[in-house]
Amino acid sequence: MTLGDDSEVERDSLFRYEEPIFAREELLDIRHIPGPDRIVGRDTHMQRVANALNPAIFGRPPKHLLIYGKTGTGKSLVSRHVTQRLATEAAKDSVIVRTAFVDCGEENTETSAVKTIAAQLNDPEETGITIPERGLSTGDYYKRLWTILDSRSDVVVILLDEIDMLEDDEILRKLSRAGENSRIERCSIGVIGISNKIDYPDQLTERVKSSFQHDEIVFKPYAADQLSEILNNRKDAFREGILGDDVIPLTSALAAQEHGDARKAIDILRNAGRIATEEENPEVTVEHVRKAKERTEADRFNEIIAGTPVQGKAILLALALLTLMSDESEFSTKRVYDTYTTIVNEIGMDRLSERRVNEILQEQAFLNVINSTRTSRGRGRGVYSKHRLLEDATIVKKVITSDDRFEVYEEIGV
Ligand SMILES: Nc1ncnc2c1ncn2[C@@H]1O[C@H](COP(=O)(O)OP(=O)(O)OP(=O)(O)O)[C@@H](O)[C@H]1O
Repeated sequence: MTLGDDSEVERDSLFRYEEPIFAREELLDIRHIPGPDRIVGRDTHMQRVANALNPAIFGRPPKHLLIYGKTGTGKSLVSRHVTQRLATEAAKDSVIVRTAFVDCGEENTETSAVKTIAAQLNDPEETGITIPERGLSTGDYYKRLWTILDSRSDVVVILLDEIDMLEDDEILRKLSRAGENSRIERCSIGVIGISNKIDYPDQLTERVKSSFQHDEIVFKPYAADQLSEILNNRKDAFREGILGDDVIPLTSALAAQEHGDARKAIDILRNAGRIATEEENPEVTVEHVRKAKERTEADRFNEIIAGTPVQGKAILLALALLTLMSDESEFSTKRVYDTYTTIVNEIGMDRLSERRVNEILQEQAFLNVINSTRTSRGRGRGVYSKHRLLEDATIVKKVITSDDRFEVYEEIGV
C-alpha cells in the first residue's frame, strides 16, 4: 500500500510510508478467517462435520463431535466454517441455528464457560435477560442459558476449543442432557469439542461417557504439498512478482518437517516478507525464509516463557548452554545447578537453593519446554532427576540472551 499523494505533507523520516512487499498482509494474519475458496485439502473433514450437523437443517438435534489433531491442522477453521454455512442454509427454511465459541484455555471453569455461551447467544433486547459478569451461581447461569436458547434458537452448535483445558467435564454432561431433562423444550444442542489430545476421551468421567454420545474426527498434520497449496492460495498477500520461485516450496517443506502446522507455515511466510521489508530487499528469497523460520520459533518460545521470572530464565539458559557445549542432551539437576550458579554469580543475581531450582525445572516441564525424568540410583539409594530441553537450544539461548541481563552469554556455545 502507498499512502495518498502527500507531496505537500512533511513526513517524519523515522517511519516508512510505502509497503514495498505486501499488498494484503492481513491475509497472513493469524486471526484472519479465510473464505471458502481459500480453505484447502479438508473437503472430507468438512463433509464429515457437515454430516454430523445435518439434522440441524431440519431443526433436529445434531450429533455431538470430538475433533482431534495437532495444532494448526485446521480444526477450528473447519468447525467454524461448516457451522457458518449450516446457519445460512438452515435460515433458508426458517430454522434458526446459532453458534457459540468458547476458548476453554481462557474460560476453563464450568461457570465461565456457561456464562460465555449464554452471553454470546443472548440478545438482551429480545429476551430481557442479562448475563452479569459475576454475582450468579453456576446453576443460575444455566437457567438463564436454557431460557435464552428456547426463546431465540431452534438449534445451537457450541464449539468448545481446547476442551481438554476445562477443569472438569460437567458442562458436557449438562449440555448433552438438557433436552432429556426438559430443561429446554424447543431448542436442540450440538457440541463440537476440539482438542490437541488424541486420548482426551479417556479423561471423561463415566457419567459423561454415557450421556455424551459423539462421533470423532482426526485431523492429520498437513503434508508439504498441502501446505504449499494453502500458501499459494494466499499469495496475493504479496505484491506481484515479489516472491522468489522457491519461497513457498521451502516454507512448506520446513513447516511439514516440523509438525505439518499451517499456522506455522503462514507465520514463516509472513515473517519472511517482514524481514525482506526490513532489509529493503525488492524480493522475498529463500534466505529470508530461513531467517523467518528462526524468528518464528523464537517468537513462539518467547510467548511460552513470557511470564517466566528471571530466575527461571537463568535456569533455562543453564540448560541451553549445557546442551550446546556438550554431546549430551540430558543433565542431572546437580549439573544444571552448577551452571546456573556460575551464571547468577557472574551477572550478580541472587542464588536459589538446589531444591528450589529443581522445583522450577519441574514447572518448566509443565510448560512443555523441558522434559524431566526421575531415575533410580539403585536399591535404597534414592532417585535423581534428569532434564532435557524440548526446544532448540540455540533458539532458547537466543531468546533469553535478548534480555539485557543475560546478554553476556550471547556468544557462548556458538
Ligand atoms: N485447510 C486450510 N486451508 C487454509 N488455511 C488453513 C487450513 N488449515 C489451517 N489453516 C490456517 O491455519 C491457521 C490455523 O488453523 P486452525 O486455527 O484451524 O488450527 P487448529 O487445528 O484449530 O489449531 P489449534 O489446535 O492450535 O487451535 C489458521 O489461520 C487457518 O486460517
